[in-house]
Amino acid sequence: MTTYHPANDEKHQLFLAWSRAQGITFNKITPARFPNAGLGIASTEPIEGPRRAKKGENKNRMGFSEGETITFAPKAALLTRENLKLFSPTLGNFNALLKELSTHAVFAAAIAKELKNKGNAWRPWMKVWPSPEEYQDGMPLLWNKEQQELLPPSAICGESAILESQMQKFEGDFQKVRALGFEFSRDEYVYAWLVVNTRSLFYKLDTQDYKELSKEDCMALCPFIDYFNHSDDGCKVELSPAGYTVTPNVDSLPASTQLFVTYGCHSNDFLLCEYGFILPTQSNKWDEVNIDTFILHDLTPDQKRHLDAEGFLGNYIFDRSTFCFRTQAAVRMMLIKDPSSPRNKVRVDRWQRYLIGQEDGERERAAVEEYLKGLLEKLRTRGREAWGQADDLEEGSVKRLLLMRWQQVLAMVESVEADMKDESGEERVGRNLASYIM
Ligand SMILES: C[S@@+](CCC(N)C(=O)[O-])C[C@H]1O[C@@H](n2cnc3c(N)ncnc32)[C@H](O)[C@@H]1O
Repeated sequence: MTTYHPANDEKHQLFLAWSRAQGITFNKITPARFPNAGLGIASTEPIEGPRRAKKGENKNRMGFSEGETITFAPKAALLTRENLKLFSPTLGNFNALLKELSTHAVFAAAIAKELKNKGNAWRPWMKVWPSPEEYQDGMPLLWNKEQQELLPPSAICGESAILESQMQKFEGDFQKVRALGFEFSRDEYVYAWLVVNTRSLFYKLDTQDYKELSKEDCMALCPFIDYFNHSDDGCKVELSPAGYTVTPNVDSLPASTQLFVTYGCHSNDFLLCEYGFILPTQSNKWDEVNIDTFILHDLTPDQKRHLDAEGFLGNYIFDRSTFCFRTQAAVRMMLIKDPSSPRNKVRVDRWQRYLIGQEDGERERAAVEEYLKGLLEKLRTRGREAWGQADDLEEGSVKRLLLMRWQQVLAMVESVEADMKDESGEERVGRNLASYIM
């Protein structure tokens, strides 16, 4: 059982009534407030999930009944590319806007405009969205430079870092929207842009228009279903030609628990930058630490070319127990000082055989481990420094999020390091890095 308080204040009551009027159905659940997780959805009664179907019952190909429908939201209630005209009738030339801007940018423009329109038909929905102040506390995009610089490297180091890419995307959208004559202030537009960022679902119809769109442009905002918080293993959300349906992903959901959906397989750094929260490490099976910034820095252009040619350039990570295979590939390439030199052909061939599993890589193992231990040490030093600086910040959620995230990263450094030791507790010995590189 989870402690929660039903969110039954006026704006939520009005929104529930509005939802019913739009044909949105919700059964045995209520919007509720949870300690440390804000607003979400709680079950008020047990809910039956999929089970082996009895004779005569509707069943799927596996012979299972679907389970109870927790929520259904019809297409007409969604903010989609098709419904844009209904949502914001005076936005402008819809075809041109949808052609020139990303879906994210157009939805944000429509929302920024309609937030000022007291007669908007979707107003009861907009009223239950978080306030700008709530975004300020949680979303790193809105933090000041000093606070942003205390985020882990995967959020801020390099062009592909999560926050860096998000900032570029926002700036690009904002500039384009302004160039098209919209006179939103940065504050107005960033709020609407974050609403889209944190509340959209993947949405793709089986139409030619959608076939031509990039995956990033296939999105919709869905009233009521956007009340569900994220977990790495949540209820099932399915899109049909009629709309979105949420059903249980397990045999049964007990009463008085928080129900979740899954926003994707995301690390905590990603969740923090894109959604403004993190999960406890043990509750996020997708948590990992990206170490591109360290590894890319240590590779020569020639080594990078070799890695790129094999599809192994970038996206190096470790999780609670180990480094990924891509990291192994990169560090093993690092050991070949001049891979294009004919005298290193044998070593490059051996490296390629390692990539396809024809070499066990034992010969280089100790040198690789030495490098990786050095890398963990660098991350630990950065983590302790950032932790100390975050601890000096004013009390509040920025400080809480930064301390919590660094604590998790430092614990992952410890745990992966422990796994690199022999069962006896001794570190493995072998040829060291310096003697290996040639
Ligand atoms: C689609 S809304 C989910 C419902 C909701 N909390 C709301 O604001 O209406 C997404 C936002 O909810 C919050 N959130 C989602 N999952 C969470 C979780 N497991 N723990 C804490 N906050 C969460 C984050 O602020 C995120 O940006």
